[in-house]
Amino acid sequence: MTGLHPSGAGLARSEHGPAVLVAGALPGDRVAARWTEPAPGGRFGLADAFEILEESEHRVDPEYPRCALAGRCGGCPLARIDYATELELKTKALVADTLAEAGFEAARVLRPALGHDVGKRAGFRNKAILYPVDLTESGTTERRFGFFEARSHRVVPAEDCPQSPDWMKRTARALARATLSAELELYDETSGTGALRALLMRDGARFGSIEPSSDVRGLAVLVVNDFPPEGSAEFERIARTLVSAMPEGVSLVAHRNARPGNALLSFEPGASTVLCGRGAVDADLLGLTFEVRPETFLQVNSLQTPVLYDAALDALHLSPGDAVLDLYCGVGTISSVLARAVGPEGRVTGVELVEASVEAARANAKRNNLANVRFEAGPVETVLPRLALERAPTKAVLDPAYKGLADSVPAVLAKLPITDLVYVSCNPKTLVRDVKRLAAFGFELESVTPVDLFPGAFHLEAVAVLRRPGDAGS
Ligand SMILES: C[S@@+](CC[C@H](N)C(=O)[O-])C[C@H]1O[C@@H](n2cnc3c(N)ncnc32)[C@H](O)[C@@H]1O
Repeated sequence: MTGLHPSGAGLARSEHGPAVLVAGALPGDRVAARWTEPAPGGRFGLADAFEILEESEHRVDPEYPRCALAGRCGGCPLARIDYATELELKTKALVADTLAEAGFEAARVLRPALGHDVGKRAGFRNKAILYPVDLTESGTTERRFGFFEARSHRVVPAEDCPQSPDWMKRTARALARATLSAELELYDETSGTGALRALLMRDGARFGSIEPSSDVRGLAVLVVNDFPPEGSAEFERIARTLVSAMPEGVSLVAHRNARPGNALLSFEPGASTVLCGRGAVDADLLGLTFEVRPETFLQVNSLQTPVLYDAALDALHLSPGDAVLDLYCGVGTISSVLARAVGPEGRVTGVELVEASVEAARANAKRNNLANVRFEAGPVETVLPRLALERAPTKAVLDPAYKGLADSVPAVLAKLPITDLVYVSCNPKTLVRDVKRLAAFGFELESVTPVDLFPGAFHLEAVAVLRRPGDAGS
């Protein structure tokens, strides 16, 4: 095997014939495989059976797998490979090659990847999305929650995912039983009938630590296709059954999403009904507290998020009194850390699309006693050109979603007197595309640092630092 495909399958390339994907094989394995030619228009041949002739030196000891579910659920396709190799492969394939293809000098700008400390990954996730499945044997049905198998919608029971905190494991098992006895039928994505679609859980994380705590702060969200109206006898019956199953400290919300497709939440006002608790949890991050609601964004890796934010903020060389933009600001985490760093004389402006996140960001700033930060709701591409800024920003953080910046954003940024720009991205492809667009306006790429927020998966976060001479904005 010469490489790894993003799905986690081993990739065999040869000079003669097509590349072949061998699910379960790793780079460095020598295998004998039975495979079929690529489908018409396809790039890869597919192996349906293989035998390992010589094991890769990068295989982890099968007695001590990085995850007991490795190879079954599709969550961590790289869990059978040692972590140093995983980091190296991801950095090359996702960041170095992408930079080089776009004409950047990867060897000059690429910094070493910031990964997890080896052996300190279990329990790092503060968010999990699980799907229900009914397993029926001899007429008895057992409901379970789990993840999709790679490249399918078949659910593999996985309540005990070692990446999640302990309360999530207990909650998933309890809700599997309770939803079955409350007679919530499983949603059928083909016919659009049935009720129960998914279980989303968010931990009120203490970022930077994954030590188990007796003070559970959990939020469980049952995503349902339909749910009886509040106040009806049916609502009361179901709510009673579900709430009585909840572990101590876990709030429960029913979230209606009747739209077909893979989008988990509906984002419609009134979609969420709190069945018990606050319907939100608090997360502690770098000495500040943030409220997390079902639909608000927060980085999912409790250990690595402070590493990511430190890398981004250090590069800005902040001084008291600076005026800073935080675009795509979510619930205002980066904005708040910036506001603390620039002091009462400084000014921070956050812009975010999701109204609920902006409300949370304002409440979070108030709670953290930060009076020098304000938030604007709406798409960056329309809000930024008409922002009435009290003081022109000279520094900016961009942290867009997977699709990156809208076409018009680099030109608008260029009109501001910004000299230091940090672009945080979960998609190196759109990052590199946008860095190229920004370069056309005089922003020069200084460095790119990969940060691993997704151990076990073929993803990397990256922090790009761009600089521009002080007199370039107009
Ligand atoms: C990767 S998250 C970053 C959030 C935040 N910086 C953090 O670290 O928690 C991207 C955010 O961009 C928001 N978003 C997506 N498209 C947007 C747009 N066109 N304009 C403004 N915000 C947008 C999403 O709602 C999400 O909160």
